[in-house]
Amino acid sequence: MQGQQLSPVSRDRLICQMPKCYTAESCLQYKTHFDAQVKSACQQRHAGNFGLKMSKVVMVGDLYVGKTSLINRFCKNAFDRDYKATIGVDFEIERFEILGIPYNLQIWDTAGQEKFKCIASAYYRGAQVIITAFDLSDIQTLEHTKHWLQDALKENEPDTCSVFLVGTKKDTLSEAECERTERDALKFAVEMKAEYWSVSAKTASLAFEQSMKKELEKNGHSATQIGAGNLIQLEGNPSETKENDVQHNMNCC
Ligand SMILES: Nc1nc2c(ncn2[C@@H]2O[C@H](COP(=O)(O)OP(=O)(O)OP(=O)(O)O)[C@@H](O)[C@H]2O)c(=O)[nH]1
Ligand SMILES: [Mg+2]
Repeated sequence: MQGQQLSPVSRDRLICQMPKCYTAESCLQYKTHFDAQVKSACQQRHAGNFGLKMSKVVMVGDLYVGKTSLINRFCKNAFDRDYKATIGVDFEIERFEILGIPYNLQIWDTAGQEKFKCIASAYYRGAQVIITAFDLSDIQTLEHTKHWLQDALKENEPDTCSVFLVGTKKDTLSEAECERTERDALKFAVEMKAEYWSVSAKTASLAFEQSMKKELEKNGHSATQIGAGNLIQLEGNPSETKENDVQHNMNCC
């Protein structure tokens, strides 16, 4: 349908290979390529018309750890140093293209404040990806991630969610401090069966982006089996907010 034509996805939302993981110690998969069957299924569907596919990502974690900031960096390439608590939930949709197949990622940003937990938890259901975020400079927030994960998993069928553990605000720590916390976090990640990433929304959001791409791929992978494609697209506005980092390099780590 002509009227439904969308702008092409931006280059960084085109995925043809499995993105790398942050560390081999806590990685959900080690493949570097999509398997041949998946590729061929996607190629065959290239020409065909099929419904829009979408996967759901839910971001959970304590208040103030930087969930909204990561999403804003990822979706809008923007960072705001002022704290505006999320009230209940919020969401963004990002368009991708994985192996030539369009794919939307629905990213749910939930409130960390206790008083909003009831509202937010109503949105956990149907998540293909759960991202549990903690502040690398506040060890308590790491300890709380297990509870957040439990709550989110409770609302979903067993073994249907890919889990990520993401340490935030990496820019606020020295390298030595960061390494120390990462060692603890990796233990948590293994117990949680999560893939681990350390990132900063302020200075380098790219690790997060890589992590999201990875989820996409995972989703794309299962989606191809049921007849989907996947990709996220940033509507390409490298926008600024209070703080507009020039750092567009993606190697935050
Ligand atoms: N230095 C630094 N500050 C950050 C980073 N990420 C977030 N912040 C700051 O941390 C504060 C909280 O960030 P939010 O993203 O609003 O936190 P949240 O987890 O969404 O909080 P709730 O919505 O209440 O659950 C804000 O003042 C952000 O500017 C980061 O990577 N580095
Ligand atoms: Mg928030």
